[in-house]
Amino acid sequence: MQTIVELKNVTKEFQQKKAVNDVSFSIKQGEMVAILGANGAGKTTTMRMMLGLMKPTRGTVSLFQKDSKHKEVLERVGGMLQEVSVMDSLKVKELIQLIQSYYQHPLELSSLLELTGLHEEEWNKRTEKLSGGQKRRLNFALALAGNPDLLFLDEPTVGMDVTARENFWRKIKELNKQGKTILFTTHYLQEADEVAERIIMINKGEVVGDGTPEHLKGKLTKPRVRFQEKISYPIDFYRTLPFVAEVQKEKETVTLVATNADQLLKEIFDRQLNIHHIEVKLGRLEEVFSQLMEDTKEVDSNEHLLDAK
Ligand SMILES: Nc1ncnc2c1ncn2[C@@H]1O[C@H](COP(=O)(O)OP(=O)(O)OP(=O)(O)O)[C@@H](O)[C@H]1O
Repeated sequence: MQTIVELKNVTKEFQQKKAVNDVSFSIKQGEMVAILGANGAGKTTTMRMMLGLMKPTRGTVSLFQKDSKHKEVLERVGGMLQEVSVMDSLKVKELIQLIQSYYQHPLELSSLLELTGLHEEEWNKRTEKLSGGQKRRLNFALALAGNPDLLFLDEPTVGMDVTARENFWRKIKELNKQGKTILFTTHYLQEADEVAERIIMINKGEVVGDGTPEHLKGKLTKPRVRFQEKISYPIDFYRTLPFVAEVQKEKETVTLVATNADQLLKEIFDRQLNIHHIEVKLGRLEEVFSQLMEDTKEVDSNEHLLDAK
């Protein structure tokens, strides 16, 4: 598959502050990628640079092997940013038609209605009269108006209720299935885990993890072996088993946090423990995230030590 987004050693400095620090990654056509990070991690700045709205201090960004502002690129890209600002004094329909007119192959109005959940009665409203939620839907419609191949969404579900969020992701997944490449920022771990096929984790302007949710969990967390006891064994017995890092026991359900799940299972079978319903699970994404944040904190404090000398 073709690489359509490429960042090479991108840094953005604001006065003394490095908002983005030497970030490199590439994204292939058809990928669904989450950029995950806490508040202030540098997600929006990275996205604005990708969209050509901000110039990197150093490094390069290319979309479809060209500059983000190239006419052919603009035809193929749609963006929905965090701040909801739409042109006043126009009706919703007029504004959408205006944006559609900039593109050679715009998406039909009926498809836009369907995809964004904008209701027909909202078409004739003036944009300044829309509610926050309606403005967001309009912004989504504007991002899709040109029928883009590549869609950037900056924290798209902030402020949405559970149902709106589910509907939104259902539509985005549909678009992704059609072959569109989707890149979104979020600070919701669960959202990244459930929706994205790949997660790029950012902390303090740096990429600290990149891979599928399973890969990140598999590489950076300890697996859990869970089972039901047929007869009760003391908790200390489990603690003495090799490859066990931690034991949790609640009634007959036992969870062993393993340093090596395969070896631990072998051990359990060799000893013929009287248990059933054995499951092996990966650790949780929260663990990966906090571990990666901890790692970066350590680097930080070392830097402070160096500074103090
Ligand atoms: N125009 C600017 N001038 C100065 N500092 C800025 C500017 N834009 C962003 N920053 C700083 O750069 C850092 C990264 O900001 P950015 O908005 O990219 O983070 P974010 O991960 O998108 O956060 P959030 O989830 O809160 O939107 C922050 O410390 C922010 O204060």
